[in-house]
Amino acid sequence: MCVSKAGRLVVLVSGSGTNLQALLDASADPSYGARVVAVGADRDGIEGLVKASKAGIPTFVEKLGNYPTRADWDAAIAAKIAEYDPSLVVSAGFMKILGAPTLEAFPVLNTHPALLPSFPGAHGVRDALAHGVKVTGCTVMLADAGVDTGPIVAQETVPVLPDDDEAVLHERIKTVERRLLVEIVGRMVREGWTVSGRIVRIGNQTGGEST
Ligand SMILES: Nc1nc2c(c(=O)[nH]1)N[C@@H](CN(C=O)c1ccc(C(=O)N[C@@H](CCC(=O)O)C(=O)O)cc1)CN2
Ligand SMILES: NCC(=O)N[C@@H]1O[C@H](COP(=O)([O-])[O-])[C@@H](O)[C@H]1O
Repeated sequence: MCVSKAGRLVVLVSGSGTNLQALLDASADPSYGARVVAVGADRDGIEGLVKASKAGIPTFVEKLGNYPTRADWDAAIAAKIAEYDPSLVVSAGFMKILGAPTLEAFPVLNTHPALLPSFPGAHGVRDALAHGVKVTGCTVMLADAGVDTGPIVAQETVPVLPDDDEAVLHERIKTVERRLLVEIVGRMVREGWTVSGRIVRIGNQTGGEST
């Protein structure tokens, strides 16, 4: 199946890869308009890489510790992503902050398990639970140089229940998150998007365009 550059996704993972699997499942339908052309990680031995391999998707691992500086890793992962010529990079549980070489070369869509700007960072679910919120959720946003500070594309709320622990709450969030990410990625690839300041609009465009 020939997919235009517009439909080429590189997905970055660091864990179980259930968001990745949702994208793989969705892209099996040609009408989705996108396919995963590669899966990258910052560590070995994770289920996300197993999921990719089982689907016959090329994988790569770029470990920070293999490089003398963070800047060297930033350059290396950007170069590896570029080998697959994506139109969109999707960070789905990827636990490293991407540097300028990647951000300047590709649009990067990130999914976060909290309602940004609340509870950014590597532990959004834990931090929201500890704060005692009654409603949390998930956020799909375009990554910028900050930590979860980029323009928000979509959000959806998830209730916090009295006996929730981090794992239970995170699984409830992930159920919503997987559906939202699949919807947003498909719409952005098929319809394009614009970014004006902090406002992202999907549709009426032929590709990712900033104004
Ligand atoms: N340039 C950006 N890169 C990434 C973003 C982003 O907003 N801008 N989001 C992250 C995903 N993420 C939250 O959604 C997130 C992941 C990891 C961290 C973090 O503190 N990472 C540490 C290392 C942690 C570890 O190795 O376990 C680090 O990068 O030094 C914060 C937020 C994806 N990339
Ligand atoms: N701050 C980054 C972060 O917490 N990301 C979160 O990691 C999980 C990965 O699940 P998955 O590997 O099963 O898709 C997802 O819930 C994602 O939002």
